Amino acid sequence: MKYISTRGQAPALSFGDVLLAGLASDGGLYVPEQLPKYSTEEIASWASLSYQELAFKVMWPFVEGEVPAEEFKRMIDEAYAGFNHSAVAPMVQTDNNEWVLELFRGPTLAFKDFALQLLGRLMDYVLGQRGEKLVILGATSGDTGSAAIEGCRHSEHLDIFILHPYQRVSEVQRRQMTTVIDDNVFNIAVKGNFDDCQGMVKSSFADQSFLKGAKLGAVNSINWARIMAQIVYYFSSALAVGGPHRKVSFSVPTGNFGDIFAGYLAKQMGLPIDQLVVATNQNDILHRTIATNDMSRQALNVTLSPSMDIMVSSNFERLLFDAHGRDSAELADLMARFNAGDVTLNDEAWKYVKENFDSYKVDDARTCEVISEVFNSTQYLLDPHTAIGLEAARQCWKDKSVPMITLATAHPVKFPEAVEKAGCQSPSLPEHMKDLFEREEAYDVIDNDLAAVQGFVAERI
Ligand SMILES: Cc1ncc(COP(=O)(O)O)c(C=O)c1O
Ligand SMILES: N[C@@H](CCOP(=O)(O)O)C(=O)O
Repeated sequence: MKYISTRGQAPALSFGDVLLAGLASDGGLYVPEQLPKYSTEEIASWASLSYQELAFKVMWPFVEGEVPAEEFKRMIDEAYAGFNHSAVAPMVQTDNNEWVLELFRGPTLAFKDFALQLLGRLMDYVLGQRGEKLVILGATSGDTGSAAIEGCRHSEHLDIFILHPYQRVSEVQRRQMTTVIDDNVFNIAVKGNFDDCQGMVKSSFADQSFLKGAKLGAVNSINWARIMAQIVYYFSSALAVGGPHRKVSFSVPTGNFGDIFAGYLAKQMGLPIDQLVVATNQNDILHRTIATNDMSRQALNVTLSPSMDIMVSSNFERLLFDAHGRDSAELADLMARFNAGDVTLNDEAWKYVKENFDSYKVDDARTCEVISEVFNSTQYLLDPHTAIGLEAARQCWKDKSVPMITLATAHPVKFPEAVEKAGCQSPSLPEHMKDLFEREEAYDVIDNDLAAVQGFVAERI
């Protein structure tokens, strides 16, 4: 499989090169040249597979040629062995035909573990084969950071630097990152917001001279391998509720547009999906774009769902590439216009986006009400991101005979503030995190300044 950049000026790469490259050298994002397509019969034949077997089926065409099949199977088995449910991504029914897909059963209690447990192993393998090292620079609004650290910390081939927005992640999220004291792990609290952190990561890819010859890698969903691993659970959950002989809809708490983009790809690969609902918090640029073709960037709000406090949604570029007929010149021009302040899509592109996605925005007050209502009626405790997803699902659901699956992207224990504001009791930390609040922390607070962050990195590699 070859991968091409959305902006058309970077070379087409193999899986291994894309895995290590992260962002394309022209500032674009890598996408597969062609997607594998499956018939209904073929997808139906996967119904009895374990999550790990299904993961191999779905991901193998993307990886083939780079990693031997047996090695890839081993990585998948190891990646999901640390999840605390044998189904890996179990489902819970919250109402008639309404389901929650629990994606928080991994070691850091958020959906990021699905991709990052695998990504760390894939990178380690490819780097080992090539005898290379990589400096990882990642940005997090709370969950990617700990999942990436957990996935990469044991690698001899990686140093990992994670930027989080100072005082804008929950305490549990911060401690999950900053209590990992390893020689190759560095946490930086940037006095800015997530968009600032993500901007610094992208700028660092554009000009890597500060690394003095070392190579930069990505753990954010700009890295294709992240998206690839997130496609699998769309298939597993659809199969669990009668797909592919029956259509299924999904509602996805959305920020950087990586998770829902994986759902869109599952649909392109043949999974019969009726609706894909983009659920946002007050930082609603994606909802405004889909509903009213307004892509204007507004000031970033601090919300009770901090992981979705994002205004610049990186993966939207991958969708816009398709919406413009995969014309990279047109896409590159569009991205330049966006950066210059033009904030609307042409009619055809907007139509494509609207045909593929529904959307809904939920504010903090309603988020708390949903947590409380669902808990009172089912005794099931949602995290604030999932509550936004469930509310959007209920508001946008067109055909109640089609099962609606909301992606539960994080465990509520990570967000006690929202849970308590909803009048519920925050659950206790799981066994492996019991002493989280007693552990020693290590992180540096740095100004919102690219040169300062790059200087910090350069001194430590
Ligand atoms: C808990 C949680 N929910 C939802 C999201 C949004 O996912 P995405 O950025 O892939 O849209 C994130 C962060 O990415 C998250 O950490
Ligand atoms: N919500 C994320 C932000 C980064 O998104 P990613 O999926 O591109 O890594 C987080 O919690 O860090």
